[in-house]
Amino acid sequence: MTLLKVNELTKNFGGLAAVSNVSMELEKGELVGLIGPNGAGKTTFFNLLTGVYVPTEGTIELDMGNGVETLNGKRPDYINGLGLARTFQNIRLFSDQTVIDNVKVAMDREHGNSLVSSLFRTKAFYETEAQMEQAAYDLLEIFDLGAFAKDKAKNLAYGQQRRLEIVRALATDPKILFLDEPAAGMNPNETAELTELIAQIREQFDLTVVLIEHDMSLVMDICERIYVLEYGRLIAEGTPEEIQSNDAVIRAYLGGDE
Ligand SMILES: Nc1ncnc2c1ncn2[C@@H]1O[C@H](COP(=O)(O)OP(=O)(O)OP(=O)(O)O)[C@@H](O)[C@H]1O
Repeated sequence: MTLLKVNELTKNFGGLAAVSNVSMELEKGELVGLIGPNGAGKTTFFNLLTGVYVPTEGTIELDMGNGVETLNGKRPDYINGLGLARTFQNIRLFSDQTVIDNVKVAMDREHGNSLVSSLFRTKAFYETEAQMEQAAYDLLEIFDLGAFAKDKAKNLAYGQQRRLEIVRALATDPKILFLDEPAAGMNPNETAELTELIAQIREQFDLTVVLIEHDMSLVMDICERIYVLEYGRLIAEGTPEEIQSNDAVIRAYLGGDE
């Protein structure tokens, strides 16, 4: 089942085409990688899909089984309410709040969209504060953060903060999760653990995942399909094996600054 259909998407910033004519189809349950040299347009593409930017041209169509909805021009919180969640390249936590409060705030935002949620989704609502607290704690435990629930977010180690970002995205109960460089700044051990965790949560939460990542071992390890951008254009799409032997991709990386 195709959840998301992106048709010839373009985003211009003045004279610069940050994303140019890019199409993508996302099947339910897939784990897809989005790679490309610095400045290729990967984050801009995420920003278009999640409502941060309005496309200059092209369409984004979502079908969660209730018919097709066009996401162009919709607000980020509305799109989040439809089941699309993301993390950011730069960590965006409430650093002076506790770890568990960071998660509960994300759940609350979901409550703010309860009308949308009840119309489009089957969601377990948290009737009481205690239930919400327990659900937040359970999520933290999956990411080995339960023991730090009452600590301030800023006191977590860097790799833990990145994991907390993913917990916050999951707290909004997404169907599609967009991860923007989840392993950035992690050491090889942390990256290996995260790789396993991403595969695990995909199964556990029945997710479809798209990830931007510069760590090629992570991408090649877990992604079933990979899209490659260069200068805003899609230069290749295929399995990890196909991408590794694709001439245009090899040229882009050898000629680039990676
Ligand atoms: N808001 C903006 N205004 C103007 N130009 C922008 C804006 N956002 C991105 N760009 C430009 O668009 C191009 C694509 O940037 P983008 O951040 O999407 O690339 P990226 O592939 O995510 O790069 P990286 O791997 O370095 O994060 C770059 O040339 C960037 O400078």
